[in-house]
Amino acid sequence: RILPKVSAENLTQFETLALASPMNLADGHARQHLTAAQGKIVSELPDLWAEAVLRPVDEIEREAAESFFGMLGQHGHPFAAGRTLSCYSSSVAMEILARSLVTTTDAVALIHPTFDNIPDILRGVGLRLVPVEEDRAHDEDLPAELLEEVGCVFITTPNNPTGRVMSEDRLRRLAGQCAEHGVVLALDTSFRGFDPAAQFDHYAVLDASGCRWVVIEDTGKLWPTLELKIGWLVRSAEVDLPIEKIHSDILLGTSPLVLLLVKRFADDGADGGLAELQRTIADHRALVRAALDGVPDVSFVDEHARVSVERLHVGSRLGMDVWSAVRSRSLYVLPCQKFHWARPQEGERMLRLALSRDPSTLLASARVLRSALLDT
Ligand SMILES: N=C(N)NC[C@@H](O)CC(=O)C(=O)O
Repeated sequence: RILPKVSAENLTQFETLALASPMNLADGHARQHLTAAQGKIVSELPDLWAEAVLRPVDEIEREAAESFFGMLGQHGHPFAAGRTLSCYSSSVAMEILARSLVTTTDAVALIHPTFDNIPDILRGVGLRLVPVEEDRAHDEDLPAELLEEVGCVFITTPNNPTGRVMSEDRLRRLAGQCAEHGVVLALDTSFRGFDPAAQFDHYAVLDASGCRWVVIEDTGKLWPTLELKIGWLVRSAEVDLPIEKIHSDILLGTSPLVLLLVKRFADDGADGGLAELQRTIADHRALVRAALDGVPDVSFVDEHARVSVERLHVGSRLGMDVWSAVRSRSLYVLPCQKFHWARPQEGERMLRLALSRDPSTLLASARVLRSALLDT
């Protein structure tokens, strides 16, 4: 098939190209089939609607937060203190954080690589970015001169696309450094539900350090709820950022129906659904790896990843050549250059595959990918 030349400026525009395809392994959104328990919740939507009409929205919002954070092992959270705000998506939360940060600093130290809408949103409000290599962020203290130069350290954990999780001890040490320098520590934990290693009480560690902190949580990556989701914007008591004011500039509140849906899916998650999802993603990861077994000059970069995406190194091939070859057969994957937002060439021989898809799509997609890799 002869297709028009692609001019995607960011990863999300690559993902948009894939939306109409039956073999869309591009975006990290949940597109697998509903489980039986989730299907039952969906069949009760008219009752959820009636409940959402009847009950006070702040009550529903609190219950949704309790259920979602409880499912993640985040039993302490500052909803009652008014420091847990719900947003239409985690990217809306990100925009609010960015607008808040630029009132107090002109530079942010940001993990590299990571999903490009994070640097794009931060740069979009005029912030200067200093890349912090993922290995550096995980393995050693940040240099004091860096912490003197920026007003915020921003870490995605588990990281996207690598799946690397910041451990409790490492988070404690980093938060201690941020406290020492009066620097905001911001976390994007959107992929947290997939990895038990990311389900310790982050807020307790952050509070104990005394640092100023903000965390962005996302319900949208876990469940196939047709983009009905909540981004949570959580902050420390003395964060000294106009988050509440800017949140109110952007929205009055999120839908009580969506909050009820999140509460019900999270209750099912806590009742075995999250463990089931983790097993499903592990099965999907094994399925894709097995389907590409024996293909020369490829490797799976992140051996221990538990998140719902998988990075494939395509050896001496260029990722975009493979991307075009499979696209001509209606399969979409995600080229990795733009995750490397400071040095794109580092990602030019890697592709990211989405795993939150039903097994038949994954199998058909892996076969097309295998055949294209054998031809290139
Ligand atoms: N606001 C944006 N650009 N949303 C896309 C983002 O959710 C996709 C993503 O995070 C992933 O594919 O890993």
